[in-house]
Amino acid sequence: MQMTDIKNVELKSWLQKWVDLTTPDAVVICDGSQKQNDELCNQMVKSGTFIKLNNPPNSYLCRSDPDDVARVEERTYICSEKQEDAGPTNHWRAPADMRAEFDVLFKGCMKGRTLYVIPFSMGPVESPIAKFGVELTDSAYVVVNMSIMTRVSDTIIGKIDAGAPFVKCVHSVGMPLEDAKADLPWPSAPMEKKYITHFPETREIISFGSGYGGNALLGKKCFALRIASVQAHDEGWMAEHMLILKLTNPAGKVKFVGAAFPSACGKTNLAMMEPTIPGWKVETIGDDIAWMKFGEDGQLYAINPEAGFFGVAPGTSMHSNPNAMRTINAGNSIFTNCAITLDGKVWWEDHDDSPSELVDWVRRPWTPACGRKGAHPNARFTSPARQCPVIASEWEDPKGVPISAFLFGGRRKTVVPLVNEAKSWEHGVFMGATMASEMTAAARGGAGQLRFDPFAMLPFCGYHMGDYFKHWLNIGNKPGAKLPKIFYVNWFRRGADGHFMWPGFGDNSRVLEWIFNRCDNAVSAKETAIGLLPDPKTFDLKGLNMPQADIDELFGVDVEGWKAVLPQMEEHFAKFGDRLPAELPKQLNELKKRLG
Ligand SMILES: Nc1nc2c(ncn2[C@@H]2O[C@H](COP(=O)(O)OP(=O)(O)OP(=O)(O)O)[C@@H](O)[C@H]2O)c(=O)[nH]1
Ligand SMILES: O=C([O-])CC(=O)C(=O)O
Ligand SMILES: [Mn+2]
Repeated sequence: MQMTDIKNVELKSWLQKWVDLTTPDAVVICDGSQKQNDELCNQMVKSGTFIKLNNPPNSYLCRSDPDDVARVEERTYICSEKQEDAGPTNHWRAPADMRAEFDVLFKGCMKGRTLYVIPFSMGPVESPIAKFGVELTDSAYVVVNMSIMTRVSDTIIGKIDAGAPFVKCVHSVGMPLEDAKADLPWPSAPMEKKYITHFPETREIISFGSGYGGNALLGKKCFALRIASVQAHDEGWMAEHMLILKLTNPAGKVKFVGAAFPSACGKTNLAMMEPTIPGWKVETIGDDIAWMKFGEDGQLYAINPEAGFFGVAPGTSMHSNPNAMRTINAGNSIFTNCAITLDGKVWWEDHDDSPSELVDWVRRPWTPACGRKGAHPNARFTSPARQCPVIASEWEDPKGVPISAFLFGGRRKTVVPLVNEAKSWEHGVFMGATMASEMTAAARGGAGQLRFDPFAMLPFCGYHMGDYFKHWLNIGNKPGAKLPKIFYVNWFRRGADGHFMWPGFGDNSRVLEWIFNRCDNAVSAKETAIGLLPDPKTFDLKGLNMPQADIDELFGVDVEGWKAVLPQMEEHFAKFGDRLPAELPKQLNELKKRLG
């Protein structure tokens, strides 16, 4: 397909405008074919961007610039017309100013490069919940990753020609290739020129200077969360940073669960886990993002808008996440910022293999004794979801799957118990709005610090977070709604000596069992000041041999600990000013009273 084959006037003129500004040497329309992808991979092997691996098959390693390894929240902007619509949790730039700056930054920025046009669908193309986008990029790395993460096809252009709306996404690595100058393996722009910007009113994304994951694969965080959260608010549905899993009990009864945990807090692991308790089965619908709409029966139906996994590599092993390893090992994967063994296999911390020598992610020789990490802590694998051995048969069902429970969670060393059921939808929204987590390597800076991350959406909500809380409350007020039950979980509680109190991973199935049974009112819960907690006597701890002191902490209410966070919650709420829905301070007051 050629530019001249595009009929839709809006698409055509938008594309022409960016071609004129960025002056690429060539324009290529991506068709999503294996042939085109293989050609791009071969080209990147030749240019030194990719290394073809010996194993897994048809897979590549890419090492980024050491300064371009994660999302950059401090360079991420919501460019709404009014600053107050971006809210206190987003960086804001006036759209006209931002566009004027882009006119300068993008001028000639694709010189010497190819502009790829990527037509893609978020969600199964025929799903009423799916949406289309077109990403323009000068990065072949972005093209091949988008081809795994989304459904890329030139047939989408036909649908846009026929009138389907689309989100406009523009990306450049921000480094023109001057005549005769050799390209870098990972071109990118310096930090002060990187911009990841969203124009909610016009449903546009413009990203400059970074090639990494959530900064550059614009279908993911930028579209499927920041822009989609605005669309969802306006249209009465939900776009959430949630995995979706299918849970089957030993009697063969099925429930679907959505779970929101911040980046690098266990979504991929939970979505693919192998239960340690007999007879239970977990299958995957999605591992990062859920789009949900009410069905006629009043239930929320969820689709996974993505088609692949962009998973955290370090920590992934046959022990922790065997199904992720099997997905990867089936091949057709791209690895970013992992180490490579001398015989051409990828490696990262806690990998099943223990090589005595390798080349680390910054291309230096590495040995286990050298004291450095072999892979970057935010090293990632990109793999097709269809290769996951536990992908659920419903994962591409256009109507989505009905959700019975929402889980919220994060990394909390102290205070927060293993699982806590909300007393009501409103209490559950309060739990989501006061979620906090210790920061990870998935975003630059601040790792380990505790921060409030409401609904795991702090970096991803495309509008005023106070209005987003209201949207959650409104969902609960929809007439005839059959709402999911809400639970707050914490796999990361630690003892004084730093050990994890809860074994986690496959043993999280024990928590899923309790949740499943709570949805059916088949097990009781203790009413406490903070919510409904399991009784460790009726909770399945068989075979764990946990110290009683850990059980007491995981299943108890740390009254003093909770009291100590109340002022922080108050301060957190104060940020939202008059856009904070009254239900939330009311819930906080009730919690305060119950704690005494
Ligand atoms: N202790 C403990 N660690 C866990 C558990 N589940 C996941 N982790 C670790 O948490 C890290 C991130 O897990 P992921 O499942 O990749 O996180 P994610 O939420 O999918 O991350 P994003 O892709 O950034 O959104 C890995 O190092 C895991 O080993 C658990 O139950 N217990
Ligand atoms: O967006 C990314 O780069 C990776 C990711 O899933 C997250 O950080 O939540
Ligand atoms: Mn994520």
